[in-house]
Formats: sequence, structure tokens, C-alpha cells
Amino acid sequence: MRILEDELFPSTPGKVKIERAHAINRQFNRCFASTSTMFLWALFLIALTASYLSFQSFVDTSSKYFSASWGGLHWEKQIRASAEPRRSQGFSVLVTGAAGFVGTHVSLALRKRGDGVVGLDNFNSYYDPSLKKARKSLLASHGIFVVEGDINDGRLLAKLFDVVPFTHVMHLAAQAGVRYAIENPASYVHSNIAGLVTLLEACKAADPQPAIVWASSSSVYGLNEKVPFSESDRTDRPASLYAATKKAGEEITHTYNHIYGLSITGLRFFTVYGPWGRPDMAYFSFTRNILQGKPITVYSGKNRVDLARDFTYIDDIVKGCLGSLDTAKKSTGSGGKKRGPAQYRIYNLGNTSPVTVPMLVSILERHLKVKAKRNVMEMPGNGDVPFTHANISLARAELGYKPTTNLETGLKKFVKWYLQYYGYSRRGARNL
Ligand SMILES: O=C(O)[C@H]1O[C@H](OP(=O)(O)OP(=O)(O)OC[C@H]2O[C@@H](n3ccc(=O)[nH]c3=O)[C@H](O)[C@@H]2O)[C@H](O)[C@@H](O)[C@@H]1O
Repeated sequence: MRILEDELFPSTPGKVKIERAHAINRQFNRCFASTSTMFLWALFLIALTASYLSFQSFVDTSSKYFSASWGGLHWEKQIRASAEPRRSQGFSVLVTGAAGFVGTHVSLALRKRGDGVVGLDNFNSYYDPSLKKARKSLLASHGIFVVEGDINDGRLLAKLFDVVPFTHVMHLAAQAGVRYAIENPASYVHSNIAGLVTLLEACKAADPQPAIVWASSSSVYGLNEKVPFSESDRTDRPASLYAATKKAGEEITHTYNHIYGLSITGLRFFTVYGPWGRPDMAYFSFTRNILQGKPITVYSGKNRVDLARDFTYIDDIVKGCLGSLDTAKKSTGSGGKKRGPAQYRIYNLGNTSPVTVPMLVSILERHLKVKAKRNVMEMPGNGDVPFTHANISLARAELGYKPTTNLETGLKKFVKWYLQYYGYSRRGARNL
């Protein structure tokens, strides 16, 4: 009571001072209490924000981890098992573009003779990815593991070389197709130049460095008119961006050979065809259209001259690839430094027997037993060249390369595969 009275009616001036002091004190306490409350709130908010941010980064990291199609102990085990040779002195080969046409055939051939094979493919949608998945299943049934990834992914490549000391790289991953470069030029730079450099960087850094065999193209001869095309002919007049990126690849690989001692073999493939082929190529799309009763467009050159290609059957190409791997010398670098001169080679792999496009159509008509609806039109100026013809004497002498399948026989095998794969022989045409 007394305290209450004193508070309400102070009796002396001194007491007022004291009371004022108390009041200030109380105010200060209240103020301090509210400041510390604010401070605590601030701390709480900071802590909340920090934990939210770290949770977010955890979510990001873990989602990256979980969505990554490569990595982990099980994955490494699969890679090692697939890379293990099953013959003495067998190779361990990294095949890029393994779910592609040539990549699938080369991988199977290597596996069949007892080499270890690991595939790498980005399964892009340049053409029907379900065909690539079917090739992957075929490879898996032969014990070949295909990593889903891009040659532009340097971390993935470093990891692969970390897990397996590959003796060879068969580099077949590329943006293919001559005329598609008009539509999507960037994809050629991405795969055939940037991707190639990323791959070469990984090979340079690998210990041991692998020997590299890779796919160049007959298109590098461009506007060359001297026939048959020899490796020593001019290749500085490409007719398409595709050809230009392949030519650039030859120069880039030379640089890595020169500076880092990588053993390099470039193969100029001449219009490869056969079972499990590429749907974007003429023989494949002609077959599809002929069976579906749709017209095909047959290009002709100036003055209605027929176009011609040195069509080369896939089994012959595979033999050339294996011959190149077998004769490739070891790379000479280590720790990213060259220790001595390394092998650098370029070979034509063709059939050395050009056939005109109208003749190709006639052979298909015979095997399919269906007449094609031909529309003949002048070749548009979109990268095509009028003819190709390989001189293969260098490959014959140094790789033992000797093509044995002519277009008639090769297309017969292709048509047989096509009818079976797309279900024509069993229940009529699939709707494609
Ligand atoms: O050997 C090569 O270097 C190249 O061979 C083929 O390129 P290309 O010879 O143009 O093969 P296709 O696209 O199958 O064309 C073959 C022939 O058929 C002609 N053609 C193509 C498509 C079409 O609708 N009509 C047509 O008459 C082309 O002009 C060409 O003369 C591949 O597609 C390239 O990836 C490869 O690098």
C-alpha cells in the first residue's frame, strides 16, 4: 500500500528525483526488454533464413545427385565389369556414340572377340531415340554397358578414366548428316568441335593415355574433283558445315597429337549403310517411304547428271575400325605432357565402287518387291556433293582393309533386318 501511495503522491522533491530515476529505469528496462526481444526475433529470422537456404542447397544437391544418370558404387562396378577384357592382351575400349549405328556394330565386334567395351551415348533425338534404346538393349544382352551421358561432360569423362584405365577410345559420337547442318548448325559445333575437344582433354589427362581412333568423313573432300579421293588430296574446300566440322576435327586431333603425344587415327567413312542403320540416311528413308507407298525425292546433279556415292557396308567399316585399333601405337604422353612423337594417321574407308542414287533405288525396289514413286529434282545447294569415290590403297596396305560386300548384297541384308525390326514379316507394317 505504502509503495503505491508513494508512487502516486511523492512527499518530497528528492523523492521525486528518485522516483523519476526509477521511472527512467523502468522505461529503460522496458525499452531494453523490447530491444532484446527484437534482437531475438532478428536472430530467429536469420537462423530461419539460413536453415531455409541450406535446406534449399541440400535439396538442389540431392536432387542433382538423385537425377544424375551416372555415379555411385553400383555404377562403377558395372563399368568395370563391362570394361574387363576376356582374352589375354585384350583391349579396354571406351566407345563414344555406342548406341549409334556404327558404334553399336563396332562395340559388338569388339565384345565378340573378347575385348572389354564401355559405351557412352547421349541418346539425343536427332532421329528416333527408340532405335537407339533398342541398340542399347542389344548391347546389354552381350554384356556391354552404355553410360547415358554427353562427350561435353568433362566431369563424367574424368570419372570414366578414373574408374577404368582405357587402352583405346573409339570415338564415334557426332552430329551426323550433311543437310541437317542448314537447320541446326549449332549442334555440329557442339558435338563435333566442342565435344571432341572435351574428349581429347580427358584423354590427354588420363593416365595411361589411350590411343584414339575416331570417325572423320568422306565429306571432307568437299569440292575435290580428282577421283578416286586419296588421303593426300585437297580437303580445304568443304561443301557443308558438317564437312567443315569434320575437317576441323582432323586439325584439332593433329594438335593434340603434336602437343600431348596422343596416338590418333582418323577414319574417313564413305556413306555407311546396313542393318540397325540411321533413319535420316537416303537408303533408310527411301525404304520406309517405298513400303508406305509415299513418294521419294531423288536428287540429280547439274544437267540431270545422276548423283553417286561410294556406299560402304557396315561390316566392312567395322573391319576397318578394328584394324585401326589393332595397329594403333600407344600414346606417348603422361601427366598431360608429351614424352615423344606419337602416331598420327588418316585413312579412307570406302567401298571403292560408286553407285548412282537411281541405281540404289532400283536395288531397293527389287528387294522390297515394291515400285517406288520417284520425284526427281535438282540437288538443292544445301551441302551435298555430286559424287564420292574412295581410294583405299593406304587402308589396304596398312590396316589390311578389304571391303567384300557390294551394294546389292548389303541392301539385301538391310532390307531383311528392316522388315523384321519393323514387324513387316510378321504382321504387316508398323505405323511409322
Ligand atoms: O560419307 C559421308 O561422309 C557421309 O555419308 C552420309 O551422307 P550422304 O552421302 O549425303 O548420305 P545420304 O544422306 O544417305 O545421301 C545419299 C545420296 O542420296 C541423295 N539423296 C538423299 C536424300 C534424299 O531425299 N534424296 C536423295 O537423292 C543424296 O543427295 C546423296 O547423293 C552420312 O549421312 C554422313 O553422316 C556421312 O558423313
